[in-house]
Amino acid sequence: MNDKRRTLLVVEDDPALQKQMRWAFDSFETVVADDRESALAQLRRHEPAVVTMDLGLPPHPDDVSEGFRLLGEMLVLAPETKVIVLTGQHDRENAVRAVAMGAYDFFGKPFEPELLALTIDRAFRLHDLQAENHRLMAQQTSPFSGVITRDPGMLKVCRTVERVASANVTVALLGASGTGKEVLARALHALSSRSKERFLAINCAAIPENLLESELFGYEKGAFTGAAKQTPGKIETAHKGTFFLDEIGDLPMSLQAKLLRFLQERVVERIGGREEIPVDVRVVCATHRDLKARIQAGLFREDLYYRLAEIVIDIPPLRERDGDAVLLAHAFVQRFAKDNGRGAMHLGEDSLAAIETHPWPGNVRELENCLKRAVIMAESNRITAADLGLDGAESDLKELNLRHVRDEAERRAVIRALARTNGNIARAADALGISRPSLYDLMNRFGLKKES
Ligand SMILES: Nc1ncnc2c1ncn2[C@@H]1O[C@H](COP(=O)(O)OP(=O)(O)OP(=O)(O)O)[C@@H](O)[C@H]1O
Repeated sequence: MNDKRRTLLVVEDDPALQKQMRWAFDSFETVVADDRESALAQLRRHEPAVVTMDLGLPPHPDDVSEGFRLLGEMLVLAPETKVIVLTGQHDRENAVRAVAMGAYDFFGKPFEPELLALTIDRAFRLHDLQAENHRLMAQQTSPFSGVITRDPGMLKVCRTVERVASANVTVALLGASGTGKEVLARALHALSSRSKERFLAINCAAIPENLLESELFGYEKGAFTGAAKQTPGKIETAHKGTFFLDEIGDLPMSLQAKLLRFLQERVVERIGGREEIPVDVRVVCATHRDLKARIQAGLFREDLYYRLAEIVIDIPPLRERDGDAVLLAHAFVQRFAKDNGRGAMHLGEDSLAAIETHPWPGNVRELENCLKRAVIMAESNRITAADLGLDGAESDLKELNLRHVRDEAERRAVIRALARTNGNIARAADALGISRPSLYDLMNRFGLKKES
C-alpha cells in the first residue's frame, strides 16, 4: 500500500539501521528520531499513527531504561498511537513488559523488513479503525432515548448511569430543577435487570407529611379515620422494580427515620400494621437541594444521606452544557410542530442567538415549555426571539466564526507554551509540535514579542 499520509515514526539510534528502515518502509511517510527527546518532539509534530522503537536508546544504549521511559511518555502523550517495540532476539521478558505497558506489538532484532512492514501495516489499519470508531461515537448524541445531549459533561453522566445501572446500589441524582433527574432515573431503571418490573416515583415535596407516610408505607384498614381498606404503600408496590424518591431533600425528619429503617432492614410496616413485609426494590433518589448543607443545618440525617448516596451523580445545569440548548431547541421544535400539526417549523437566527445567550435557570424544562408555547404562538413557520418571549440577543457571529475560534485557541496555546518554557522558542515549538519558523509566524500574527 502506498499511502503517504500514513506517518511512521522510527526511533533508532543506529544510523545504518535507521537508513535501512527508511528504505524498507518507503511506502509510509517515515520520520526518524535517534533519542528520547527527539522522539517526543517528532511525536508532537507529526502525530504518527505508528511508531517503531528500539528499547536501547542513548544515553544508555545498552540497557532498556531510556526506552521504557520513552514508551511510557509516548503512551501518555498519544494513547491512540500504536507502538511496536524492537527488542533483542531473546529478550522476551522486556517484550512482554512493553506489551503489558500498552505497546501494540514487539519484534526481535534482527528483523525481516517484510514481516515488520506487515505488522506496521496492520497497526495502521487498527489505528484507522479506532479513529473511525471514535468519529462515529462523537457523532452520536446520548446513548439513551429521551436524553438529548452532545455535551461532554452530560455524556459522562450518561456513561455513569449506564455503568451503575446493573449494580444494585442506591443512586442519588443531584442537580437543579429541570435538569433531567427523572429522565435519568428512568434510564437507570430501563438499563437495569429490573426493567421489566415497575418504576414507581414519588415526589416528597409535593405531598403533605401525613399523607406522604401512608403513600410511602401504606396502611391497614382502620389505622386512621378514613382508612377504609388495607392499602399497600408505594415502596411495597414497587417490589422487584425501581423506586424513585424525587425531592428527597424535602423529606420531613420524622419520615427520614422511617425511610432509613427501611433501607437498613429492607422491610416495610404499614401504618397500623404489625407485620414486617420484605421488599426488594432498587432505590434512586434526586434533589435540587444541597444535601450536605441541609445536614449541617440539622434538616437532613447524615446516616440517611450515606445510605442513599452510595453513588452520587451530579447533573450539570443547562447553561454549562456546550451547545445543548440549541440542540434541544431544534428537537423540541420538531416534536411540538408535529404534535400540533404545524408542518415543518424552524428557529430563526435571532431566536438561536437568544437561546444561546439565555441562562435557562429552569433548565431543560424551561426550554421545553418556552418552545412548546412558541410553536403554538408563532405566526409563521419561522420562530422568532419574540415568539420565544426572549430578548433578541445580538447574534455574536464573531464567536461563531471558526477561524476566529481557532485563532483564539492558537494564540492562547502559544502564550502558554512560551510561558511554560520561559520564552525558549525551540522548546516552546517542540511542546506545540510545530517548527521554530512556524512558531515565529504565529507570534508575528498574534503580535507576541519574543520576550513576552
Ligand atoms: N437531556 C434531555 N433531553 C430531552 N429532554 C429532556 C432532557 N432533560 C430533561 N428533559 C425534559 O425536560 C423536562 C424536565 O426533566 P425532568 O423532569 O427529568 O427534570 P428534573 O431534574 O427531574 O426536574 P425537577 O427537579 O423539577 O423534578 C422533562 O419533560 C424531560 O423530558
